[in-house]
Amino acid sequence: MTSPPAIAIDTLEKTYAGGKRALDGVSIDIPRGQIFGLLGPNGAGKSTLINILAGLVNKSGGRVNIWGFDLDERPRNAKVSIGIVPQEILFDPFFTPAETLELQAGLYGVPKSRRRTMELLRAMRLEDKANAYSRTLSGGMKRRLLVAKAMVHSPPILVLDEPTAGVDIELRQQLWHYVRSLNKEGVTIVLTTHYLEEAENLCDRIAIINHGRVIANETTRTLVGMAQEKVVEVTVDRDIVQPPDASCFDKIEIIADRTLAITYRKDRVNAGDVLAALQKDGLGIVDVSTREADLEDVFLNLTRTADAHG
Ligand SMILES: Nc1ncnc2c1ncn2[C@@H]1O[C@H](COP(=O)(O)OP(=O)(O)OP(=O)(O)O)[C@@H](O)[C@H]1O
Repeated sequence: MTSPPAIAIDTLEKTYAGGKRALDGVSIDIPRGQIFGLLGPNGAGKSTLINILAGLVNKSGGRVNIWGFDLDERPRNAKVSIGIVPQEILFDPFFTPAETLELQAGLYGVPKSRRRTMELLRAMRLEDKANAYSRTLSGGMKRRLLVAKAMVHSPPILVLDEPTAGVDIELRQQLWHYVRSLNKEGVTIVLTTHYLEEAENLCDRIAIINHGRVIANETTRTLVGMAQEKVVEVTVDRDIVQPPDASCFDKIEIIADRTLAITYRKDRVNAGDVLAALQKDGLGIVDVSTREADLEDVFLNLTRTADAHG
């Protein structure tokens, strides 16, 4: 028997007071033990979804079950099963990181003997700042403290809303590393991100939300494999004035005097066909490189298609 999902979201709806329909029947099962990515353009409804999980926004319809607890029937159990790292950085500036974590543990009723303040600060490389005022921390340190704060009650699920927005590359790498290590320890991770590269790197599975609806929910590998376009860059033995034309090309661009970028659909032709077409045109081939389509191509395709269909 497969284990029940970490989070089961069933026909979730949210209409805000002003009439904005932010979620329009979202159903997603988030499997246990995975790193699950929620992607979508600005305003797609990702934060609304996360805020409902966090108990900060009331849903208008549908059901949510977190770690086996129905959000309506067992809200407290549902709440302690999840740790949320919010998008906004908000702390009381007069508390130190250690105090912040102790206070949060107190709010969750974690007994003193089971508190992990120093362990979490160490994991987030904040041990030297344990007793500094929060207001003296850098942006990156504050973000790490938010992650530690979300983990004080050792929830089985950690949700990160845009964890690396506006964060430098080094900190991004550190956060990724920590997220991966938590996941290895068995914590189910849900994250929203604008960075497709981040989702592609980290996530086992990705759901794409657009205008409050799920338009894809696949393993990352399947999703990336859905990209049918491929690009081959070819350097030829003479300057190109007029790009050659062939039925197997979707698009051809001159990107340097002697280099062409040719887009083709890998379900219809292969790189060999493309090269043969160039040679037929009398061009000698000096160098070739191909680029796999990535998640960005798929994402743009799916959101465009969904937009075109209303
Ligand atoms: N409190 C609110 N009252 C009214 N409308 C809201 C409220 N919060 C969000 N919305 C609207 O609901 C829609 C979904 O917003 P949401 O913040 O969930 O999207 P998002 O996918 O998280 O976007 P972003 O990536 O920009 O944070 C948007 O049109 C937004 O303007």
